[in-house]
Amino acid sequence: MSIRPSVQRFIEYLRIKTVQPTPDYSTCTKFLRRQAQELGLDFNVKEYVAGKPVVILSWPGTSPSLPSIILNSHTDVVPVFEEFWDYPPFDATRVATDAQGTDFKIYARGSQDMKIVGHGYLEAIRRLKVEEKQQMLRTIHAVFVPDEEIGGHDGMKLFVESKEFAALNAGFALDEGMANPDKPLRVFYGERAPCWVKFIARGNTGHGSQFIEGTAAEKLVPIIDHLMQFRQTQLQIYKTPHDDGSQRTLGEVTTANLTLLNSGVQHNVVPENATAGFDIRMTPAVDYTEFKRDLEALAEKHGAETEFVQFWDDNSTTATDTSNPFWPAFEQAVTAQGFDIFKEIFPAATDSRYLRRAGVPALGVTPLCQAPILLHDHNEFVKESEFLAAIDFYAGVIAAVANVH
Ligand SMILES: CSCC[C@H](NC(C)=O)C(=O)O
Ligand SMILES: [Zn+2]
Ligand SMILES: [Zn+2]
Repeated sequence: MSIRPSVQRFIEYLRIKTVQPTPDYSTCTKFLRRQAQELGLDFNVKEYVAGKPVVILSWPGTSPSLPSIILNSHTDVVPVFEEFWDYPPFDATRVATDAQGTDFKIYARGSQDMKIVGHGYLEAIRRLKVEEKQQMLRTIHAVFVPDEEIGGHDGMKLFVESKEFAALNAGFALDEGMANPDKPLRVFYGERAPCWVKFIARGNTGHGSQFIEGTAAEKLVPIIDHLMQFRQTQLQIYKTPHDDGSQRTLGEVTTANLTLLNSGVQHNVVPENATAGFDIRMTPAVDYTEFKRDLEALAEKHGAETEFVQFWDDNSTTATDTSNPFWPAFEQAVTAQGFDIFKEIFPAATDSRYLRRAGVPALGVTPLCQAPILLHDHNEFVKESEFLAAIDFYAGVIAAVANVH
């Protein structure tokens, strides 16, 4: 059987090697330009950092003065360990799931994270605009940003700060979420804030056979110990079910992991310095300013210094009740398609944080239910049926939120 044109286009998008650290953004922009031409969308490209394009495909609404809808996706994907893949990660190989070819798995880096979302938006617009000739009340901007996978500093961050972004008059945004091995659709209304902190200790040196006092390592150990104990208390909270018996999610607690340790030159030389780096993710209920002050005080107490490599200090979340006029429309469209919603705080960081900090309500959704979580993993794939269902999903959701009065 021949491949549907929508799947063919998705495969073409998946084959573009927008892989970090040297993403082919130029081929990607050309692909998106062609999509815009086919769909009759306005097309704009802006590079806030040379070679890192923010691409915007716009569909004007009938009431263009109303705040617009942003359909956000990042175009870059994370690197691969190709030797662990069953199929080349940028071939988008289509493999039948049974002898009859009832369904197919499409293997590609970025299939889940997040090209199914970005391309799902485009196919949904194609259906609504080109095939069904519908008109939306609000203007829709499908925004394709670079570099999310390395923090979005040269992409979404600069875009949100730009005059072009202000001109979009954004009222509501959709962005990425995560697959769910269980049935409900995970809807992320906030995310944990990254705190990447280094503790740097300096001390006395000397021969490794002596009792040297005030060493760098001695200063670092109680700091590590303190954070390990903190980690343990958070783990206990995480393991304790809610009163109604439901499990807690990672987004509800703060995690702390010792991810970097550096010190030493030779076995018999007491090192002059030692560094411990932690990846801490703060749940929005935490007072971030106080948390940072506590880390600084901890370092000072033990004679060390801190360096914050990343520190996100905004804990805005998106309202998921009637105070957010887009929520009931979103909820209704999603439940009409048979999904149960599971509201969550995203455990890691996405570009939605820049939108929420700028005051734009954003929901993170990847419409993959009863599907394995494969983002950043070997053999990342989506099923063809999941991609086709994603088009239905976005057609319903886009029409609902873009027609909110
Ligand atoms: C602080 S920028 C890092 C961004 C990255 N995002 C994801 C989704 O893995 C993370 O949370 O580690
Ligand atoms: Zn992603
Ligand atoms: Zn990712």
